[in-house]
Amino acid sequence: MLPVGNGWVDRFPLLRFLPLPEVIRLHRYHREEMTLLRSLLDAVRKRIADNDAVPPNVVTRLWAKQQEYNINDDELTYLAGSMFGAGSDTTALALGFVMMAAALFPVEWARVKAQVDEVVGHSRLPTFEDFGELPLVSAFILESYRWRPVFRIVRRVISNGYEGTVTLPQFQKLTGKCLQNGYLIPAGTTVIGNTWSIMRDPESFPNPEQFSMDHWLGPDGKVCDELKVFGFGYGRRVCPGQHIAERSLFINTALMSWAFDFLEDPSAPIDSMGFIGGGVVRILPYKVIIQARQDRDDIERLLKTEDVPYQ
Ligand code: HEM
Repeated sequence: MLPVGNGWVDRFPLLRFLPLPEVIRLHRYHREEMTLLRSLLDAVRKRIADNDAVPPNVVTRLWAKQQEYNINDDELTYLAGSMFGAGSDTTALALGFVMMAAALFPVEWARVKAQVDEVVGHSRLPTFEDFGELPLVSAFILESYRWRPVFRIVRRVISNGYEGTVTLPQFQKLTGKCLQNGYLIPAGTTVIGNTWSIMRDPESFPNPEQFSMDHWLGPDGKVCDELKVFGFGYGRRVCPGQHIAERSLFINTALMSWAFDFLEDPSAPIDSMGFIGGGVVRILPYKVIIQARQDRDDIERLLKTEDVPYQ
């Protein structure tokens, strides 16, 4: 554990509970990020001081609640910044897989386009209001998450609540803890939640290697909410940005299906397994041909004139 008085730890009191090497790693990793975040926060402060209209957002809310939450300026900066850090790569990556799937599974993409054309038509853009009427957009996104999950979950067990050697029933009696499927996971163990495998469980997703929106659709054609999406994690550290991500994915996919076709270039076949792992997967560059489905001038005119949040 760290001695009290370390400058960095003073600014982030919670770091006292982490082992020293971990703190040093975090410190190095986040030093540049923090400098950038602080300058961004200063820019927002300046705009507020200059009486610029700053719409309510996560930073203004955190400022309003800073005393109540008992967080210092650096913690506030980090909290606000982590939303951007955790939210941008992941959402961009998920959209990257949606586009890839659109090119590789044109029959499924055609179903999405047909529904968007029927519900939205060509004289306006899709909006959030269309959500309930466009289950195929949601199903396509969910199937893309399932087909190529963007995250794997890694956990390290810090303590199992008992230091000695005990049998499983003794442990349960001593700690009253309910163990995962009867497994006692020793302290220090790294556990990897295999989202890839969970999303290919044939009991939940028959024919799991096939990309099919029907994995998510009930008999009434609506998205079936019995099935869980594990792409956002589980347990106490589950993604707090899930609802923003879902909305963002929805509106972007609806717009893309309204506006574009994505075609695989026969001279540059897509390698759909072309990614490398980490916590968040990195997708390798791939090529798609994007063809406009609407008149370009109409798209520009609608984007300029419609009262939509994506201008
Ligand atoms: C498609 C988009 C996204 C995916 C697939 C995704 C996935 C995940 C996953 C799997 C975790 C859990 C990691 C773990 O258990 O260790 C996570 C954590 C997190 N996500 Fe997301 N996320 C997405 C978008 C977003 C957005 C838009 C935001 C913020 C606006 C966000 C903020 C966060 C934060 C702050 C954490 C850390 C939570 C914690 O450690 O307690 N994410 N995300």
